[in-house]
Amino acid sequence: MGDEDWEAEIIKPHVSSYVPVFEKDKYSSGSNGDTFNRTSASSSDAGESNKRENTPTVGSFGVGKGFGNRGFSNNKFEEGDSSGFWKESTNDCEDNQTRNRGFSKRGGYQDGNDSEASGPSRRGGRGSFRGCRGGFGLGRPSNEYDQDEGTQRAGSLFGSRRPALSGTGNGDTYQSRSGSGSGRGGYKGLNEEVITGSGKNSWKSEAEGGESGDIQGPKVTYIPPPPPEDEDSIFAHYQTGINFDKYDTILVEVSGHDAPPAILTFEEANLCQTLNNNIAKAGYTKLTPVQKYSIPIILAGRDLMACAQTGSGKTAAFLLPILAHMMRDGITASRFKELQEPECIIVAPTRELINQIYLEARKFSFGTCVRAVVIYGGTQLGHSIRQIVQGCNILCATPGRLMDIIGKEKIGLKQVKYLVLDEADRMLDMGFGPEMKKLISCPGMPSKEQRQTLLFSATFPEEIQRLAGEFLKSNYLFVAVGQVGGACRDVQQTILQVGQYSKREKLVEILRNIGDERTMVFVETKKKADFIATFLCQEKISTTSIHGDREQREREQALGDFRCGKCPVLVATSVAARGLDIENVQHVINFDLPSTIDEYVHRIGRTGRCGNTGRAISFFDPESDNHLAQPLVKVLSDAQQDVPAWLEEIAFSTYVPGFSGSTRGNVFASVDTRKNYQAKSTLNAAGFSSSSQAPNPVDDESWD
Ligand SMILES: Nc1ncnc2c1ncn2[C@@H]1O[C@H](COP(=O)(O)OP(=O)(O)OP(=O)(O)O)[C@@H](O)[C@H]1O
Repeated sequence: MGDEDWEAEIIKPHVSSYVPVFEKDKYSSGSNGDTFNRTSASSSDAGESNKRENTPTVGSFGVGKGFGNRGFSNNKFEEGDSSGFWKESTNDCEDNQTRNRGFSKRGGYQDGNDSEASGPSRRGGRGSFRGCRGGFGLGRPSNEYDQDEGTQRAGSLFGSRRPALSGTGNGDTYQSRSGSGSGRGGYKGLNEEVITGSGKNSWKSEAEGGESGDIQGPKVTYIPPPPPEDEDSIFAHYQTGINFDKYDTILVEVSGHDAPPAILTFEEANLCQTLNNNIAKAGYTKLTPVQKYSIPIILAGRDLMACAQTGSGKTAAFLLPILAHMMRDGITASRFKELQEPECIIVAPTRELINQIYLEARKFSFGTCVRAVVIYGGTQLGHSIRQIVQGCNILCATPGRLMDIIGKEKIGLKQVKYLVLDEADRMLDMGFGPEMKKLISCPGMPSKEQRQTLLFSATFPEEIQRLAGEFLKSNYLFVAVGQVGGACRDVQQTILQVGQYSKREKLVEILRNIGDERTMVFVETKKKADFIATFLCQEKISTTSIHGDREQREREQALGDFRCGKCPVLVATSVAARGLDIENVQHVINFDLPSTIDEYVHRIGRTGRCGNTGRAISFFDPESDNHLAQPLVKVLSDAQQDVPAWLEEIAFSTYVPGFSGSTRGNVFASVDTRKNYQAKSTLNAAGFSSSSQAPNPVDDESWD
């Protein structure tokens, strides 16, 4: 069944009067049976505008006949439908969401009381559709701190696909504020943050165009609650698993010239006492392979591209040496400076991931003078700026928000010594690559010769490795722990052949067997995420969902409910595929397989982390997934998993000579793409050489 069919299914019987568990807590029945009044999920330090958003009486939700909180109101749906909602929805792939989701399909509440929101409702109304921009309210924010992402204002200027849509029926208005940002149209970044497609050319004008352009949309006012300050919470961690020591047996390949030797213990890293204390408090006693190799390389001031399996400690591998250097060299930015000039910028593709990295940075910098700050889309821009002006040495950011802040000249780049791209293959691909290029060519940004650039991921397709040359010094080192792009061996992978029409039944059967164990269920589209989450709730399986059409507040709530076990099932799109480190996720179910094998590897890597074991079950639909058969066979066999005979048959029958195994890049790339040209050594993670030097390399120049 294709997307079309899903849509048909969604429209018909399941759009009932059902309120999913994941929203029950947040909305209480309103004055008429058809509406829900929004209750506040306020943060303690909410500013003026946030208070407005938290006003408990705003908005009517189409829940009576609706679908979750998303405005899948029966009657509205049909009305919206004729306006092209469903046509829009056929492209409703998470990868295409970014900030273009202006008129999201969420059950927008009527925000008539909101004086600031330029009159009409600030949320996508019922029957509204996603992706529209333009036609926003034009009221200017009272001050720049209140402004939000430029993405919300530039809509109709830049690549707007549709004019503003006024929803029909019920007097609802459909001008959306779409929390996490709409507007800055054109080029859609994958998963999360934005790529502007503006016709403007310079980095600055684009950012400004987004921020301060004449056409303004409603503001995002969400201020995330501050993280807990007590030491126990800061250092809370989960235990390493029974397979943690097995990491030592994984082969590690280091390529490039003059790589410093690996270290075997934290002591060998010679970190300062405060860092060592923090490492101990975090429960780290032993280095993981990627840490053994990356820490000395970064301490030696070298650029690095590091590839290691999911859940194997890449975050600490870059944070610890950067912090060590910052402690050694001293820092310049302080809260007393007017212009904050961070020494380190870390970017990651999703909001939840960058927040997680920030929390790690805060943990390891605890008790030091280094201050980490996080900024990401879907939150009030003024809040981001206020965080920065209080002092910012390590800036953790999603690309869109980062470019907005740079465009507004709220940070200076001159002091940047470390630039880290986590999930680097994702950050350099078509979605974020252009934004990253803009970042490195921003005025003031030190050239690659003057900064240290660090790229980390569990997957590195060859073509992305080649693109990375632009970011890295030519003598960068490449560390590959195990097979590049390989799946974590601690995840037991099962592939089941399940046709579209049987998937739901199978899912329920599996979840009933699993019981209360934490499970992430991945689907391909945002719409389907809502649909499956609602369906599971109807089946009395406590479920929440995360995807790019949910407001940031909702996304964080969903993740929180999943983390604490309140909702043991999280239905997610690929927005949650990378990097998220959630304790006790024992199962990943690919209800839909992703379109690329790399995405598969990241998704299943949400379980089986840090030496713990996990299980991944994937529904393979021969109608739509045959292109993945070959790379799946490869990934399964590399990870020493059983390969079903039927899958091998499909792989064989779809065999294309010279096929590289992936729709985007070579899944079989096992090494540094430069490898034929340079010295390399292969060692196991304990640091012992298992092969000798390769022939002399050709000139470094040829790598670029
Ligand atoms: N040396 C260590 N000892 C104990 N725990 C560790 C160590 N290094 C990392 N961890 C923990 O392992 C978990 C996974 O680490 P991290 O999130 O950095 O993995 P990752 O390699 O970045 O994964 P992904 O590819 O999914 O992003 C985290 O909870 C982290 O605190």
